[in-house]
Amino acid sequence: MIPELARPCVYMQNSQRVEEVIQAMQQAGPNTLQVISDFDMTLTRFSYNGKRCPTCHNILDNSKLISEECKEKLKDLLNTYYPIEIDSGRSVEEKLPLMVEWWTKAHALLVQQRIRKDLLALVVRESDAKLREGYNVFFDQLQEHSIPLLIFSAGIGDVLEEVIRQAGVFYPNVKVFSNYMDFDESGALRAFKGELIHIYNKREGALLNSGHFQELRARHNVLLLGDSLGDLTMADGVHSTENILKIGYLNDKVEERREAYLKAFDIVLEKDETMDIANAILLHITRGQ
Ligand SMILES: Nc1ccn([C@@H]2O[C@H](COP(=O)(O)O)[C@@H](O)[C@H]2O)c(=O)n1
Repeated sequence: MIPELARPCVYMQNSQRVEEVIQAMQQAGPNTLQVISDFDMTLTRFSYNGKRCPTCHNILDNSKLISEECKEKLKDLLNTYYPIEIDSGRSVEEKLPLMVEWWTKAHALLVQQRIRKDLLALVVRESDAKLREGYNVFFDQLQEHSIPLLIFSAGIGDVLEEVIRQAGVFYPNVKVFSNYMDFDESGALRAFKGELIHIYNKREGALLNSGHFQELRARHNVLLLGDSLGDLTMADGVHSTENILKIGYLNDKVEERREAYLKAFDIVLEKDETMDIANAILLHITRGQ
């Protein structure tokens, strides 16, 4: 039906269900659709020319805004906790307190550095962060058809916004739920605002932001994109979902995690650095409108 779904990077446990959901979404039309996407390693690339690309946190960690001593500490945290994040041998219950520990320690270190708001644009520009190939088609299609895009990220909202602003795709139909920085009157980071969002509490984050989903209550069809099993709960605030299609990017520890991803996501994309599959599905849904 959609030729891109036959690509070797695409895995589906139940391709017939995928076809049926896409068909139902096409029949209902773009006015009934909303898109909910994770950011780091979902809208952004996991690697480029064989080198890992940074997350929102890493953009700051690797920047000139951070002292050498603090960089070492942040690197130690990454080396300790990232392997836990992607460890398929541990349960979510076991990982959750450790993820809270990671985010909390990292944010405390970033606050100690008194990062300046007016330098964020510069460090994003100087970073190796890259949106996935075809990102412009993705954002443009959604904008053209007035389909709301919620970017739901456990990264850093101020950095994320700067990435999409610099890419020229921070359109009015894009809304962001994330961890935002709180700056003092001199423009130096003094804290993070509100409840912490980490990879395993997106359900709570969604329920806290019920106003957003209330505004979109006529949009019962959801296209969800993520790279972590924690991303599956991003749509938990949506009002009476009719059809949901979950696309999961499996970037790392592919063999170990394939089975769990296939059970959880309708479409699993292995080592795919593009937005081609989401773009093809969106084109199909919006075609003829
Ligand atoms: N100190 C930290 C904490 C988390 N990360 C990574 O950020 C990712 C979360 O962002 P999403 O947009 O994917 O929700 C998460 O996968 C962590 O690996 C980090 O780099 N540094």
